Amino acid sequence: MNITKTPIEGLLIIEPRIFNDNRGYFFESYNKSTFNEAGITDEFVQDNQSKSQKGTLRGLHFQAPPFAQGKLVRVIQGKVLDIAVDIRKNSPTFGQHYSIELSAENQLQFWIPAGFAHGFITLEDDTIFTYKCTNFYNKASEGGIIWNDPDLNIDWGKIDVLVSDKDQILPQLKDFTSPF
Ligand SMILES: Cc1cn([C@H]2C[C@H](O)[C@@H](COP(=O)(O)OP(=O)(O)O[C@H]3O[C@H](C)C(=O)[C@H](O)[C@H]3O)O2)c(=O)[nH]c1=O
Repeated sequence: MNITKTPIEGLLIIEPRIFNDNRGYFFESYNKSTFNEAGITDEFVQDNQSKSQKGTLRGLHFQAPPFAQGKLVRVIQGKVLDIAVDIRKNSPTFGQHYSIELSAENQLQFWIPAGFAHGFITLEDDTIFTYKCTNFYNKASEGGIIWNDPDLNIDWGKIDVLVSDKDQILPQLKDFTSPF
């Protein structure tokens, strides 16, 4: 397993060790020991999975403390552009984002600790997105940032987006106080 840091402190890219043979491939998608050694020591308590058609944009979401979630995300079918926005008030990269392409082909995983708003846009039909969370779902603590917040200046690509009604009315970052 190869772990790479990003320009935003805390965000990590995980490249699993893949064993290919004439049957196909095998890799460990999570191993508490190797992830702990890499500095990802949080306990995971819930796994999520969603399937979306091309152009679906989910996010940008977070849960406020004490239900803040770290997320270990990956794509098992299709491809997404994944985005994490730093909303830690005292962070030197507050309001900045990191984007990464995750796909069933590149098998990359992306570690997003608590303190980030997270979202993705699917780049292929029938994309299956799966992720481990360090805290349970708590609807009352959900928050978010509107996907096209001009201050974030996120390049989601040149495809038509499908966004839920709930996500279309999320606030801009400047219009709320981050709980982190
Ligand atoms: C997140 C979640 C949702 N739900 C229920 C609530 C709704 O009735 C239904 C769909 O939820 P939602 O529209 O919030 O799903 P997404 O838009 O994919 O939300 C996720 O999108 C971005 C990318 C994230 O990072 C978060 O994990 C999460 O907010 O599933 C649950 O029962 N448990 C859960 O953990």
